[in-house]
Amino acid sequence: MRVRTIERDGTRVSDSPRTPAVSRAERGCSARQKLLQELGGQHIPFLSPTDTGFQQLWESSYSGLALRQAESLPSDLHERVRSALRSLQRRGCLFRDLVRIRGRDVFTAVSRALVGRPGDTYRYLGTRLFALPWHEEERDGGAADVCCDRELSDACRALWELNQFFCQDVERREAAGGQGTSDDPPKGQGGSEDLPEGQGVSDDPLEGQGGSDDPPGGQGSSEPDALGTGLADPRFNITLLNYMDPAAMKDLKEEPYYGMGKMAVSWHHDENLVPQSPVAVYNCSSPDEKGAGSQDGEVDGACWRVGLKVAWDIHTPGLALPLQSGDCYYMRDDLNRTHQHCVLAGGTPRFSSTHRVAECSTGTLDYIQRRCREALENLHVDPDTGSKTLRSLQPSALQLSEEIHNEVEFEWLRQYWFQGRRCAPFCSWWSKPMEQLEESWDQMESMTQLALAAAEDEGSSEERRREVAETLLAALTDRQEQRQTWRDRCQSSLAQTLPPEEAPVNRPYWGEDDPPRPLPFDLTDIISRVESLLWRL
Ligand SMILES: O=C(O)CCC(=O)C(=O)O
Ligand SMILES: [Fe+2]
Repeated sequence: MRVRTIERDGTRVSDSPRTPAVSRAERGCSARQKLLQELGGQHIPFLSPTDTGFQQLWESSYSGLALRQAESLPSDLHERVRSALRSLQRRGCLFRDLVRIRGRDVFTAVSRALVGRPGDTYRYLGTRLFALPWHEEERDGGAADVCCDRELSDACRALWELNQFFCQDVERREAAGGQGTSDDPPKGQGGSEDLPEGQGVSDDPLEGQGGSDDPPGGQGSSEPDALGTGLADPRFNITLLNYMDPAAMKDLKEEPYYGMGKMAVSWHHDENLVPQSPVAVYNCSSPDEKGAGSQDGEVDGACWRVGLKVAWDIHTPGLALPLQSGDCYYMRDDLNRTHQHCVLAGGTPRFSSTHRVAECSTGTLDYIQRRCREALENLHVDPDTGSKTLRSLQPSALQLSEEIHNEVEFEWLRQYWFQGRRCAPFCSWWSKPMEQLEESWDQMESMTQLALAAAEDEGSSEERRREVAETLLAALTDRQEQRQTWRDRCQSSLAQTLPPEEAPVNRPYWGEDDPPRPLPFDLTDIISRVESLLWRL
């Protein structure tokens, strides 16, 4: 498997709707230009709650958006979540990610941490984040197998409780009404809520996630606060935390299409979610506040807002929804697919906890461990001599193990080490599994070497040698390219700006002076050997 460069929806426009509208058109780009041309440098209207028609717009064009006001969440939950966010921030658990957007490396404007079901990962903008595990069980005294200290395990547990709250809320709404479609009335949640609709132009993730996915499974109405009773199937498996202090960020981009103001997160669709699954967001702009959330936070500056627009549409007005500290909002139904959202910076530092149903079919530790076992089934190690042989030279068997080899190397090991040792100071959960994956990968290096020997074995039939060589050539070419890409990412000028603990590590890496390994790191010569073999056979 190769690294997917999924900046799907590569619909990034430019920062200013004016100039780019023309120049992009000249370059003959996509449908987006047409929209921008139509726009001709004008801003598209957008509505805020004080504008006439706001509610109608919400209901007609943004009905997948639902707001749950701070007062409708239990105040002790607010308190625990705020305290968790403060702890994670104080302990340095949030980082700006060095992501990849359209082939360019960029730091996210917000600092992030992923917390979730143990072993889950979340991939966005070419980056796989590895979850700090949330702890469902209350920690007893001196539990031994812990990966982090008490303060952090309590923090992660508070986020799990918030997650449970959201799971149950979504479940309750679904039961109450909607079958996941968007026709629920905008009411919806218990406390207070409102919803919107609107839309915008097309656009882009300048820094947000670029993919397109979908949102919520719909929910219907619901009652206010209660946590509901039924045990909700924990649909949200991860939360991506965001933090930004606007005072520390000089060059936030202006929202280009509507003139909504400075953006902390540019227009994007959330990537890599289960289709139609909901997203639930907890907004916290005053983590130091006591009591249930409220107006404060906003006194010394503008309010934080979430902006929404309809994808590929310049006729429907956009929507800007102000958020008080403690307010939550949901993106349900198809909203994430049909619309884009952005985050408009307010005047105070702000956290958000964004709960998602990540598409994890190839993104859990269990999954990749299973894949490694599958690949290694084709390796036989003589128990007496330790000598290694391949059980089968069938192209399908070789192809499988070579693919898994690439998958574990590029989707797991290099992704992990690219993020440096940044989480090591406070969480050891991934250390051992990563060592084990590296051991499996190491065995796969031997398997590739054995396959190469089979291709070059003059005692074998030409047909067999050709098949083996062809299979190898494809996998090795891919491997060589991806190693190059990762090496470049590790050496980029932005990567050099990181402190040593956070700096990308190009691992696995070995050079000529290191102890001998089955194959060299640089596969150029091996690839030439296989190519010339194919010429001859
Ligand atoms: O912070 C928010 O309200 C939303 C952030 C967001 O869109 C994201 O992290 O994908
Ligand atoms: Fe988002």
